[in-house]
Amino acid sequence: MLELDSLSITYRITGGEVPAVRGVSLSVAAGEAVGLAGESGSGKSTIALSLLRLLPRTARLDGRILLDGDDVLAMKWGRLRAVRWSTASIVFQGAQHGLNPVRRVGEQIAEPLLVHKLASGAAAERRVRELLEQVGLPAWRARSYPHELSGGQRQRVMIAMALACSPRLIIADEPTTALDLMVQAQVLTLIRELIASHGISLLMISHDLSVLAEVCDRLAVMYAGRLVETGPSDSPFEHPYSRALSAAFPTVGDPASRLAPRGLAGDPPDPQSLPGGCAFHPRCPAVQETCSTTPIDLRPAGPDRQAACVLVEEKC
Ligand SMILES: Nc1ncnc2c1ncn2[C@@H]1O[C@H](COP(=O)(O)OP(=O)(O)OP(=O)(O)O)[C@@H](O)[C@H]1O
Repeated sequence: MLELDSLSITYRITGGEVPAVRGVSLSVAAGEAVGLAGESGSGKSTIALSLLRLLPRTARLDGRILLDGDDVLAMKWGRLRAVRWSTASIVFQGAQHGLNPVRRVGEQIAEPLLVHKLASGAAAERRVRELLEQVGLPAWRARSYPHELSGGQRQRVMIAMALACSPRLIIADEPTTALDLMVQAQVLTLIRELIASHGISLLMISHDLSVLAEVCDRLAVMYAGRLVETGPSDSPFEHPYSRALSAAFPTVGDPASRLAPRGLAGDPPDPQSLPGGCAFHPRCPAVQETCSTTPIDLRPAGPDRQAACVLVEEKC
């Protein structure tokens, strides 16, 4: 459904460049849910925005993005407009900011239907009511303004909007970050049920691996613009960064889970002055002599798992 092939994205800024994404290859099969994790600044949102060409003009992209076999970077404007919402749609970070405060939510959910000429008038109203019910809101909420809804309800509206044109892929960028833990768990359950019942593919982005593991079949972990690990969500991580990241969050909905006694020390590197070798080596609890000099690519690290770490090489 989605294939990223050696995708690199660099932002031009005054007096320099920011290499935000460096050679990422990743795929999402039809009906599959893939989670993309990493700390703030690792390049996750840059990837999300690139998938439907929503990046600013200062971004330079290399590599390929194939959406259902179509090369997104080569698409003409008309084709791109047709693909947005109908083949793939995005649920953005922070529901509060995604909705127009002066329009009723029903009108906003109907907008993609009208733009894509899929329904209008009474048929569009019927579809809006159906979508609201699918995301667990009563149909009369179509007449509400965003400020009359809670954060969780607004995020449900965003999900209804993303579903409106029956897309085959949903890209969800931190869909639950602004919500409290209980509402977060409800919205995650809703996403999981909707994608399973509609056979939709999902690329879900979060800094919180426990959130992704709730919903996704496969997880990919980014550090400083590169993928450091990919693998099934039900088998343990091999890369020291993925392990540290997963230990940094308690499990959603499991009050018995505890944070690791030692979090991940240090800060992610500035993309403009990345450390040599493996970019994670200055923070790595298992750092080896060669890590500061030898760059390392993804390599087999178990059944259907790849990790970019010398320790994995020693294990294999
Ligand atoms: N428009 C831009 N111009 C210049 N640099 C940018 C721009 N947008 C993002 N960046 C830089 O690109 C890098 C990746 O940012 P990005 O927002 O993709 O990371 P992220 O993993 O999504 O972080 P977060 O979880 O905080 O949203 C960061 O160093 C960021 O400062």
